Amino acid sequence: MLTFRIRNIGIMAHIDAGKTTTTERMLYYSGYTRALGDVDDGDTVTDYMAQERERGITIQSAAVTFDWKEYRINLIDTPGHVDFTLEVERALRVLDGAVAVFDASAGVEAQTLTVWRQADKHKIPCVCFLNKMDKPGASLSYSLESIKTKLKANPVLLQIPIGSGKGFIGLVDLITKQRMVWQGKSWADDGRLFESRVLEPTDDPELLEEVDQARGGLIEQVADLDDEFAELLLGKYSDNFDAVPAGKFQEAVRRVTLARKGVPVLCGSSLKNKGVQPLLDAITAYLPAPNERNHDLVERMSRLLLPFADQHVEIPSLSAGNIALTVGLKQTVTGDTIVSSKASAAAAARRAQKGAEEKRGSALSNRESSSLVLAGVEVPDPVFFCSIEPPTMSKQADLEHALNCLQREDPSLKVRTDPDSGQTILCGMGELHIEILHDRIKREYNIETHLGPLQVAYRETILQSVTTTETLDRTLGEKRHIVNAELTVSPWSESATGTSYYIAYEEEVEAQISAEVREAVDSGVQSGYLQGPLLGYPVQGVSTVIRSVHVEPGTSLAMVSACISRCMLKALQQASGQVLEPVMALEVTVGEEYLSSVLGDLAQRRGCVRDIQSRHDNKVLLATVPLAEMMGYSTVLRTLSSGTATFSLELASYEPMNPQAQTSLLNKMAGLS
Ligand SMILES: Nc1nc2c(ncn2[C@@H]2O[C@H](COP(=O)(O)OP(=O)(O)OP(=O)(O)O)[C@@H](O)[C@H]2O)c(=O)[nH]1
Repeated sequence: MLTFRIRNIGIMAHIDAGKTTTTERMLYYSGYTRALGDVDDGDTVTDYMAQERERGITIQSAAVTFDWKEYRINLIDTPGHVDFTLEVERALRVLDGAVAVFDASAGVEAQTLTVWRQADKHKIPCVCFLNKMDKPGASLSYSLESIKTKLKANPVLLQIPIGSGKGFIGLVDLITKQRMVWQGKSWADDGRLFESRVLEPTDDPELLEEVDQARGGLIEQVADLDDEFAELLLGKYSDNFDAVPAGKFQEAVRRVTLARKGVPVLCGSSLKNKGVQPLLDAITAYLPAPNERNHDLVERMSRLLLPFADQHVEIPSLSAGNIALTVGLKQTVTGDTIVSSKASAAAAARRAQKGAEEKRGSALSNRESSSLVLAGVEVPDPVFFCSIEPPTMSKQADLEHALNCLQREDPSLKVRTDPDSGQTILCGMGELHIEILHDRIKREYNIETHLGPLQVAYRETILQSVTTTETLDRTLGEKRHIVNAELTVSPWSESATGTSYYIAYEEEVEAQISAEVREAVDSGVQSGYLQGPLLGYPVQGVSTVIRSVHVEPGTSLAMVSACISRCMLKALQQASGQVLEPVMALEVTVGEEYLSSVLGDLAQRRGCVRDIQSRHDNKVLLATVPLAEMMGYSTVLRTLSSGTATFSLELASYEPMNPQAQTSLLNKMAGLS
């Protein structure tokens, strides 16, 4: 397969926008599947993990490969649930382009914003698909507006729908003026065959007028964004813009898309089998081939497999720009980049560095240049944790093995041992994340585990400056270790630096101590930050100034660290501790009739309503709520709204708890209430 005929494409969306349904239709029309999968029946190809089938959601990014016309499309389905943003990030970094699927009756929803930002970060050209055009509330203009205002993107509308709501039957392509109509007369009609012909003067005059206007607008918009197209119009076609050849028009839209000056917008209804084939055409026409993006690393592996959801086909070789799987890697974890040799990696880094320096006009630092080749995956901090226990101690080793394997696959899962109880602790992104891990340990590793209660990952900070001293004088065997230290801890505004804490030395101390002692002091301060004085949660928003350090000859560096961390603990204990709690941004979409009960419930959860917007018949409630109050929210919301409301939750910030809530938390933790 020639590289320029390959498309490595991600498909991303808000939960329930219809990503899986759209992917299934693509597979069907390309001839890879012989029956239409249905998410509601739990038999789709991409949602292959058992839990996904049961819960009707997408967790792991499944890759599927299929051919469309003369193109090979490698498609990665990314999950929409907010607990799994790491999966999305992992998928996005190997992609050359993406399709964002929207529910045309809802426009841009919260989770799409997060994924869109990630795509932006990786500079991935996108195409938007306004799905669910068959819904009565579907609105093209509303969706376009929300792409502009919420995503801050420039929508380039390439089609207009024929009919609306239940009467939606097809599309007119504004570039070619092709009129495509899917009859969809019966349930058995799979949409494979549809009528496609150029618009004629005898067609509905209203439609003709609408197409003329929209096409004129599109020509002007593209000319504004692409100089080459503007020159073409002003030269050869200045008398009649409308006569510009479709091929030239398409090339211009492609340049605009690749330069990310605009996003092509298409519409359809995957469920009703309308508009998916033109979407596939748009993927091949407007999104980049691998050689047009910057991933030109060559791979050689012992066993290569072509993914087709949960089935894999072994292949002998792979050319650059394709996506495949390899098995048996022992050291590699998610987020690593594998290259054929160190030399090629170095050459790629040099090329990337040179390019970046030319662009910037100055040299890059070592740190900047080492991060150039492939952007790493950003792992968000886990907000929930709980203990996990095997059924019997004899299974502990098996459980550790299972957790090791799961962690390599999913860096957003963190596992640690509680220093006091010796228990194994799972830290994850959300209730559902932890529940699914629990399930996978049972199904894939055959271990029935017991989970402790789910707990919120709090943080701690201080409200006052305190200076303390500490002396460590200990004899171990023949050796006497003596350290004296003085330091000051103070509240620190982290927003200025982007780091959560700060260490400084007084000038005299800096001049006096050796590099090794300094390292030992730093590590003592850092270990002091790991466990706050109130509840033992990590400390943030604190600066430490080292005022003096005296180390007697013969004292080991470990003793220096120990003395400093004891001094830190003492200082933090005296500095008026404050618990910080994770506060989430919540978006609830709910029918007006249920709004008051949802609001009433939120008030009891210490929620703070920021805005209530109208979206067709629904209200969209934007609020911030402490994570601790959100346990089991999905069940409660379902009950309050008779199953009609949807919500999304994203970490907004860590905020100080009010004194009353903090006291009751401290009492609860101490077992007093
Ligand atoms: N009316 C209408 N419903 C649709 C359309 N496409 C999908 N749906 C329905 O919307 C729901 C969600 O579809 P999915 O394809 O599972 O959505 P998804 O975005 O993959 O969801 P996650 O996997 O959970 O992220 C299902 O009940 C579909 O039947 C459409 O074009 N029109």
